[in-house]
Amino acid sequence: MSTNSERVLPGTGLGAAGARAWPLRDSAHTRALEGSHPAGTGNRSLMEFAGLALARLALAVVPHARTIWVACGPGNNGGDGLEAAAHLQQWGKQVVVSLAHDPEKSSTDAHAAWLKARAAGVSFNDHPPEAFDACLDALFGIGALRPLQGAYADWVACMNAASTPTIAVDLPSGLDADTGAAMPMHVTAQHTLSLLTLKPGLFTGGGRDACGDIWFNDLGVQDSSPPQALLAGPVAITRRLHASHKGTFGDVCIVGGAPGMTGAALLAARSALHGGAGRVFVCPLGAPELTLDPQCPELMFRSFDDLDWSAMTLVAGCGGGQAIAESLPLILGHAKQLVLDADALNHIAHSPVLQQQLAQRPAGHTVITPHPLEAARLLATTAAVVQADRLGAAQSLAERFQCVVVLKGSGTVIAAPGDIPRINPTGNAKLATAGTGDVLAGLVGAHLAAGRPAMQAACEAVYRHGQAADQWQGTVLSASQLCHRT
Ligand SMILES: NC(=O)C1=CN([C@@H]2O[C@H](COP(=O)(O)OP(=O)(O)OC[C@H]3O[C@@H](n4cnc5c(N)ncnc54)[C@H](O)[C@@H]3O)[C@@H](O)[C@H]2O)[C@@H](O)CC1
Ligand SMILES: Nc1ncnc2c1ncn2[C@@H]1O[C@H](COP(=O)(O)OP(=O)(O)O)[C@@H](O)[C@H]1O
Ligand SMILES: [K+]
Repeated sequence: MSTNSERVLPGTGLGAAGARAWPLRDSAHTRALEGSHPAGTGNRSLMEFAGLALARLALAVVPHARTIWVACGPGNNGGDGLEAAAHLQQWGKQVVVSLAHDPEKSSTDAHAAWLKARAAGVSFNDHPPEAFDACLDALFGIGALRPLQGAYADWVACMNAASTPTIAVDLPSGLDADTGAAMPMHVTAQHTLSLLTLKPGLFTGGGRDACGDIWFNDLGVQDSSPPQALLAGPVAITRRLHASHKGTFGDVCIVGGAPGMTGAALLAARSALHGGAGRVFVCPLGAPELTLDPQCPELMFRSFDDLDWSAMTLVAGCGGGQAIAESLPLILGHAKQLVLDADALNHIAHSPVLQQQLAQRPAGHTVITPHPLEAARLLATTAAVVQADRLGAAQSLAERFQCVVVLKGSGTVIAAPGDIPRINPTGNAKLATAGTGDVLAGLVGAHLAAGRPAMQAACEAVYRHGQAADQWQGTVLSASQLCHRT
């Protein structure tokens, strides 16, 4: 087996992000994989490998911990914790295990792990130790079924209140492995070791906050089957050929900026320019008198009716207000390549005719960039429902509207009809400020204009946008500065 666990993503969201396109597999697939490798590799069970990997990670990340509390649940997640407990005790740690179930009723592997922990001299206690230097959360993994109550809830509260680090076994207890939805009572860990497979829920929704640093150990099981999702990998640097000109990198036209919202259109336009577009035009719907952006004089201002945008990449909706509504039938019908954001999406959500037009656009030329509430309006549901299954919501939108979907938020999901959805690993809450979505829309436009296929354009733009936030110096980020850093 690969004895070393690999760090996939730092919990802070700052610094280097996932260096490759990791395959992500849901709990149904993980269970099937477990079933096909019941004995692990060699003579050891998967649980034995898992326990060893956990104990080694604990030693690596909390080397000076003396007392380690291992909170074990009734299933195999608890069994992994017991295996780890036995190793850590044998390596000289003082290990205290808490159980709230009858170990005689455990699975064969978990029962064997309990016997090993007892033989190793681990202490058992119904309550957490008074003081501990680290904790293993081995309560629930992919089998968590219902909200945590009683002793389990008390133990989670104790872990979360402690100033010492928690290492979550497989996933933080109370987090949904497939969706990243967190139960009201869930563990907030400093490290999470995902076992056998990397689960998508670790990377989106509540996952990033619950997991801390994300580590992976495949327990020696190779899996080449198609994943349910992929972590988006870094953007390859593309060399600009000497023999190129501004036409090579495409024209972007921003249509938006209703009265009082002109800034949104300017942010998208500046972002498209700094994102590499050859030429950028702005059609400010609410400010026809605007002819210059003094801070970005490269931008060209036109009236939407006078501009021949048929061969351009259109970015529509940024600050569009009501004004964008009347242009949408034309835009949906004739734009060669199109990014739809904000109010363009809100109008489409209210119009079955526009929805049909969107779904009938030629394949591979359209990207929509909803935040969860805009996605909810398009799906005629609530933002809470979208957030409860971000991968599912993004895929539904992609299938329904036959376009690439960028569902924004922590762990942005990028989906396309018939394709494996991607989860973006870059970005952090510094982006939670007005205008950063406009910057993203402009950047997607620049990548489309450069000739990238829509899915690639969306993935690259989202990655770069988040990476700029991860590399941001200082605590406060502003959208106008972000335009220059992507
Ligand atoms: N068996 C194996 O070969 C392997 C197992 N692994 C571990 O096993 C885990 C999955 O094991 P299980 O399928 O046993 O699932 P879990 O250990 O996550 O939990 C399932 C058990 O908890 C109970 N339960 C669920 N929610 C509860 C709640 N709110 N309150 C009280 N009890 C509750 C269920 O009735 C069931 O008994 C993985 O997450 C992973 O940690 C992995 O290490 C890979 C290998
Ligand atoms: N907590 C967060 N973590 C990661 N990314 C975030 C977070 N909050 C916002 N973002 C990103 O910032 C951008 C905000 O877009 P949006 O909500 O449309 O804002 P606006 O309309 O004000 O520009 C999106 O790219 C989103 O993914
Ligand atoms: K756990």
